Amino acid sequence: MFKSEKFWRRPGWLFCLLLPLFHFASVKLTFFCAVTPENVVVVWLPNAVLLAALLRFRGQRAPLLASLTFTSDVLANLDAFPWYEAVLLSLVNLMEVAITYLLMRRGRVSPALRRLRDLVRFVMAGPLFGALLAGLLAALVLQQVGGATTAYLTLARLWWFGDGLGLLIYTPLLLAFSQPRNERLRLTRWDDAALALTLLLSAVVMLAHGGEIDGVSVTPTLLLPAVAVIAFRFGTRLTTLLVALISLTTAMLMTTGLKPFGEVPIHLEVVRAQEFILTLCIIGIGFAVLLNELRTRERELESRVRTRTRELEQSNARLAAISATDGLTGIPNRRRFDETLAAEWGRARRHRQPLMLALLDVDLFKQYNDCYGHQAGDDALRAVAEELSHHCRRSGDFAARYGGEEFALIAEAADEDQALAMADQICAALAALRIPHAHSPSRVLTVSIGVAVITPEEQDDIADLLKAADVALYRAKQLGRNRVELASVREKV
Ligand SMILES: Nc1nc2c(ncn2[C@@H]2O[C@H](COP(=O)(O)OP(=O)(O)OP(=O)(O)O)[C@@H](O)[C@H]2O)c(=O)[nH]1
Repeated sequence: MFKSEKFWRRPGWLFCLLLPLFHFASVKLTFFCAVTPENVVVVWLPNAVLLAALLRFRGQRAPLLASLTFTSDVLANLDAFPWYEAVLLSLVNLMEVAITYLLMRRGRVSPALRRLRDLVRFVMAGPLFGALLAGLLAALVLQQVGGATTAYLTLARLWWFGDGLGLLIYTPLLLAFSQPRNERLRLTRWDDAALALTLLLSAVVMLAHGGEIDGVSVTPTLLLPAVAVIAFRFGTRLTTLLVALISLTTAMLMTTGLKPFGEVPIHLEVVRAQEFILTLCIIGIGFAVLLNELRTRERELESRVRTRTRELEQSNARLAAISATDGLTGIPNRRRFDETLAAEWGRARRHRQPLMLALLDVDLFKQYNDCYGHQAGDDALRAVAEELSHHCRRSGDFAARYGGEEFALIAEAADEDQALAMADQICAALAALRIPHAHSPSRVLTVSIGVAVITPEEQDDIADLLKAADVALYRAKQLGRNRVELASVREKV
């Protein structure tokens, strides 16, 4: 039932039915641990039940939840007080929770109580302020209406501490178990051993009734370091549960007439018990919340670092792409051409495959620029680059702007004939673009291409291939332009 998040979104009818029952049981349980003649208790649990419910549901149906717990408070108190006193004391309890809740809302305290800052604000609003106000009023009611004989300040302090501790112990406990878990614990066998040892120690303290065994002191104080270890390793849920159990057990030990805190008058004994429980809370709950916050921050930091690293990698990749691209034509630039040629050279040598390199130069481009303007010259270069890219559809094909009005093409070719055919195709395709060029013999923009093919061997040099293609290109220019010339690398260099 509690696993369903839907159930927990609003306080539904089932919750409204269970709340007063749970609250009633908590009053009875607390009275079971009552220790003073005026029914002042070491730890008052029930106010935390309403406060946790208000926080858990962000104040939804607050008047209904408050009325339900007020009624159960009055009914449960009737055994110990006359009805009018029970009503007044229940009103004091209600006021304490309402003030605490409103102060926490005003202070923007996150109801999850998972950060130390929220815990500190909660302590100031509830255990320190709300419970103090309730203590002062309740002591007045107990004396003036109930006729209590204990000194006013003593009564007020006992009530304050009892209520304050109740809020401090049980509110985080109820909230920790009524909300989705946010801690990821990595437990080892040593943790299990530490937990077993703590439980054993608690049993020994209980069996010894907080006194001594064979002269060895086994007071509840012994449990403090053990709780610190549990808080360190087991997170808020288990720690708040352990703190609550130890507090309850300590209070119950005192009702049996035993003296876990030594032979002292009853009021002093209650104060000692409260001091012990306060220390237990600070060490246990404070430590667990602090560590949970640190772990959460660490996780957030790690995830932020991961996101930043991803962004950095993406922008590095973008930068690398930009630095390898020619700004005018959008095809790879000279730097990328050099890298690709070196890589393809190595691959062709390893696999003993022929490698084709073609160098293209736009014919009479100076005249074109002079005639149509530099802007039109840029457009023509873009058109040449685009057409060239269309001819590089196979996986091994690669076209780049070599510089100025020169382009380069790297491709896998079975032999020189195939390379020549490919270059002829490109040459014809570029002429077919029919970009007007008044100073060209064919009246359209054309290119000359020098082609070189090589199956690289150990002694060959990449520069020889480039030189051969360049020589072939020069020859194409000499022989009238708008044509392809083939260089045989080893013969002609
Ligand atoms: N519009 C434009 N022109 C460029 C660019 N890069 C180089 N050029 C021009 O290209 C022309 C190249 O001229 P030349 O090297 O004399 O060669 P050509 O006129 O093409 O003659 P041949 O190569 O012998 O056919 C120069 O006028 C350069 O200014 C560019 O990015 N944009």
